[in-house]
Amino acid sequence: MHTILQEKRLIAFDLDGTLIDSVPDLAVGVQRALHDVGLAQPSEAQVRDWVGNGAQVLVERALTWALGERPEAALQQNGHEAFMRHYGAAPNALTTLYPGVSEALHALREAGFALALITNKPERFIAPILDHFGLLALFTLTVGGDSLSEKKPSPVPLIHVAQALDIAPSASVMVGDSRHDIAAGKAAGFATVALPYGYNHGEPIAQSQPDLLVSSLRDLLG
Ligand SMILES: O=C(O)COP(=O)(O)O
Ligand SMILES: [Mg+2]
Repeated sequence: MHTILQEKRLIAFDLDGTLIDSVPDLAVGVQRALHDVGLAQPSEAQVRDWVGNGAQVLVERALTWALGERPEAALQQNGHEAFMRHYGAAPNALTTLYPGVSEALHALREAGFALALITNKPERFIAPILDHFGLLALFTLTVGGDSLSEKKPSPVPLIHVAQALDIAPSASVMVGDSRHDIAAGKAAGFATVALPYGYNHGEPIAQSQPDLLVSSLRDLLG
């Protein structure tokens, strides 16, 4: 095992951009939602830079791009409902696991770590996606962006998970692809591990100064 895991008991993983490359399906959901409300549709590359703060903010960023100004509440609500319907209908059509993810999760679970999933994605999508990839049973606890009063970069979901599993933050690690994961991890008192291949609003994740930057989850196995 990598030395950062010494004395650790809990490893919390981000989902989008860390375990799964979900932007192709998220982009289709956003494009169909904007089509439904009669607006121009963004490219997949644009959607990639908007992912990270949950579904409401994703839809708001897309509507703001298409309108040239922030959407009114009714349009935001219609756009969000359309996105949830379209994305929910096919969350696994184009989504893939990143290399080494399944191998690393199984090995870490086997080694006795408690594994948790802490995503800003709405809760209802978590189980269908993890189940599709055969990973659901590996996680002791999963938390979505709408599960609690606050989402990442707030430390609230991380502290919630550590408390629920009765594991100290100092014995916990947050693994993610975006500045929101690293900020939440630092604020919660977790060690932080970053992956460079995901979605970080077009910025290098090294700027967030994680404790460790690895190129694949396999690197955690040492
Ligand atoms: O849904 C998002 O905006 C990002 O989800 P994540 O927290 O799993 O990266
Ligand atoms: Mg992410």
